[in-house]
Amino acid sequence: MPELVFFSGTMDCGKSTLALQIEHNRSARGLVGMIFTRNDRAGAGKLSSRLGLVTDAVEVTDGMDLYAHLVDHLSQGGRADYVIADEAQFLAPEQIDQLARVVDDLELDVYAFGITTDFRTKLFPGSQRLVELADRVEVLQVEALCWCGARATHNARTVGGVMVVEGAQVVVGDVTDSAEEIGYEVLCRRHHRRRMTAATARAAALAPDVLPVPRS
Ligand SMILES: Nc1ncnc2c1ncn2[C@@H]1O[C@H](COP(=O)(O)OP(=O)(O)O)[C@@H](O)[C@H]1O
Ligand SMILES: Cc1cn([C@H]2C[C@H](O)[C@@H](COP(=O)(O)O)O2)c(=O)[nH]c1=O
Repeated sequence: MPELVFFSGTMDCGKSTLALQIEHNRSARGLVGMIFTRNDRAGAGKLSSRLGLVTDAVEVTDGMDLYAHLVDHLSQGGRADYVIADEAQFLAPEQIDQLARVVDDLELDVYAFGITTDFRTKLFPGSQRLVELADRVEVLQVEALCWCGARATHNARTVGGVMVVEGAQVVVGDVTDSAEEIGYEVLCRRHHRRRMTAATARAAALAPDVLPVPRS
């Protein structure tokens, strides 16, 4: 039975890498995938992983009907044996419904990849719909780690190096972005709640009141 599978995790846990591996393994056996993405850091129409791999993809836009796109493609003689949707958190709920219809009516497997929650710990609408509709939700096995060593479960946004909890839900960026601009850091829940990033923790450890008292 074809399935709608949602592979979810924090930023930087290997979702796009897994998407590219699934694509590689299937295309090595002669299968052809339809690859959707939206707002990949590598630019429009690209699906990229931090390991350096990248492939072409169809850039999803506002109002695009993903089911109709596949039906058009197939009716024009194109081939699609399965579907990959990366950065699925950026898809509209209706587009997730269209992906579910692709599974049920076109009988194709759909593999969706995305972060579940935003920097405020709130569900992205697309991810919420995936949790509601997916046949399976898979949490990635490679753990992204908080600076304290615990499993990272949440995404923090920093502006000028300071963690923020207000702002636009969508701002494309990376965990390696510099302290001057908008960046992201993955944290465990405890440190997300305490707004404690790696930089804040370092600064606290160096604060004078925790330094050894000098002997005079
Ligand atoms: N230099 C590196 N060497 C080995 N693994 C790396 C390196 N850089 C990144 N990675 C791996 O790639 C993962 C990020 O992969 P990516 O697919 O871009 O993540 P996601 O799509 O979930 O944001 C990291 O968690 C790490 O496991
Ligand atoms: C937490 C959070 C993230 N984003 C953006 C930042 C990145 O461009 C993507 C996630 O990509 P990744 O491959 O999973 O690292 O999402 C955002 O727009 N809003 C957020 O709250």
